[in-house]
Amino acid sequence: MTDTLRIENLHVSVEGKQILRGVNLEIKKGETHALMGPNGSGKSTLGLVIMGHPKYEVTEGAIYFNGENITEREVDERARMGLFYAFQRPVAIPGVKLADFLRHASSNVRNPNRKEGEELIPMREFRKELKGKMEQLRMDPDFARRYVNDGFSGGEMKRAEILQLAMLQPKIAILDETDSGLDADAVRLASQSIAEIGREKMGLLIITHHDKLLEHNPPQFTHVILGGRIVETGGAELADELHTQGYDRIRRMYPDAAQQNEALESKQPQAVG
Ligand SMILES: Nc1ncnc2c1ncn2[C@@H]1O[C@H](COP(=O)(O)OP(=O)(O)OP(=O)(O)O)[C@@H](O)[C@H]1O
Repeated sequence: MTDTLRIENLHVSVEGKQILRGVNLEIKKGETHALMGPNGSGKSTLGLVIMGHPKYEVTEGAIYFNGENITEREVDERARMGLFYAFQRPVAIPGVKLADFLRHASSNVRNPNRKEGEELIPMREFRKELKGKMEQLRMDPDFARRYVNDGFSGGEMKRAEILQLAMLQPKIAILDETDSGLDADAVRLASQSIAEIGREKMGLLIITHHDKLLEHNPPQFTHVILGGRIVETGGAELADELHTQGYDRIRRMYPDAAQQNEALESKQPQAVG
């Protein structure tokens, strides 16, 4: 079966405020989807709710992975099933080396029933694999000896995220890049690395305002979200249009959604991470 994430009529609230209003989306292995939309339209919310962030309440609709309803599943279970979410601003884990973190996470993904304290991937095997991936991504081996995201620059956080992607080989990956504050070179490098990892091996949902992130990963599908609804879906040309011309046409064509977007934005945007 082709790995498939399917989102049906998803309505989501946070702190009693409705954010998503009936999102439908299907992502299959090998497909690259771009999710674009103005500030406060619900992009990060969609990513976080797919991953199971407890703060977001699904009030209607469901999320299916390979036919199974995962709407009520815990974050950890979703990760073990092969879902991956790269945060805009990932948390630091001082004291935990990136390599150790990756060995644990990879062991859980490869053996989804693994309990804490149970056997990890053998060290030799893991080291060999890590070395290979780091060479492929032209990363300094010392990087994996640093503590996870501790004192990392924006670019280094992105590199750590890409390494996770390469090592964990998720089935569906959501990359939330919205305002990560990277310079153009770092974004281009990230784009190239994603392509090198082999995006054909996974389903990708890229949330971005940067055209550079799509440079090496042109989307087969571009979705525009406004006021918590996907109002338009097109191909790579739609992403190009939005990058060059912005959202004026979209706002004019979908005035109700535009109004809902404005109403949300005026209520102090504050996505959780
Ligand atoms: N944890 C939260 N608490 C309160 N409101 C929230 C929370 N998360 C999101 N929101 C609201 O939901 C709306 C959508 O936020 P979201 O972060 O999903 O938008 P976005 O499209 O990712 O925006 P941006 O492009 O600015 O990152 C925001 O306007 C905000 O008011």
